[in-house]
Amino acid sequence: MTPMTVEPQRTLVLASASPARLNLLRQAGLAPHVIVSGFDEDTLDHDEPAALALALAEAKAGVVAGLAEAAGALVIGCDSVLELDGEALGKPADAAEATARWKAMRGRAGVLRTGHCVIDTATGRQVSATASTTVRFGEPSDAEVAAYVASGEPLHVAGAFTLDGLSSPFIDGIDGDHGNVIGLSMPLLRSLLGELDVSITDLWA
Ligand SMILES: Nc1nc2c(ncn2[C@H]2C[C@H](O)[C@@H](COP(=O)(O)OP(=O)(O)OP(=O)(O)O)O2)c(=O)[nH]1
Repeated sequence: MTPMTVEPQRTLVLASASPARLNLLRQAGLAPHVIVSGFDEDTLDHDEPAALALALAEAKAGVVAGLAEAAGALVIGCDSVLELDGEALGKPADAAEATARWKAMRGRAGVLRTGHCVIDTATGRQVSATASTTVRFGEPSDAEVAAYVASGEPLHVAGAFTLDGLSSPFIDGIDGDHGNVIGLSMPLLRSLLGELDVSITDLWA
């Protein structure tokens, strides 16, 4: 019996260049259009990492929601930072910083904060929240850190690590939603869509 094809009841736009976020949405049965916001993240600052992630998510979603090509769509913006010692750590600037980050975080725990913002351009309503996941780092040796940094991966990801990539052997465990670490929390997205009176199952493609 061929599976029944369903049409999503609303157009979904992901305001992010992140392949990880797009993959999370697709794996959950959604088929967002991608419109990268291009927002300059250096223009915003907040003392609290969670507040910074939220403000950046709202800024990215806001830029895209204002575009004609997003008219009528539900727009999702996200931003992830690793909180360690009260600091918000995004993507490392270079290999030296990625190495220093790993030597500081190995054997310790940090909190991956991802801000989420959903804007319904049909009504102008906006909802946002930050999800947090504790990440317990293993103790990679200096040689393992050097090899990981040399792979280039840490330079492209917030916190200089991936849960589902090359550094997965160096993550001892997490407390909280794993998708949130990768870049988007699906249970939080479901809750935010619910606040906009949208059921996530209505968005299945
Ligand atoms: N696959 C994977 N990616 C991760 C992980 N942790 C962080 N990332 C990626 C997801 C995002 O692409 C990036 C977080 O940086 P941002 O929140 O600034 O997003 P990005 O600059 O990639 O795109 P955007 O600003 O949303 O257009 O790091 C992980 O554990 N696994």
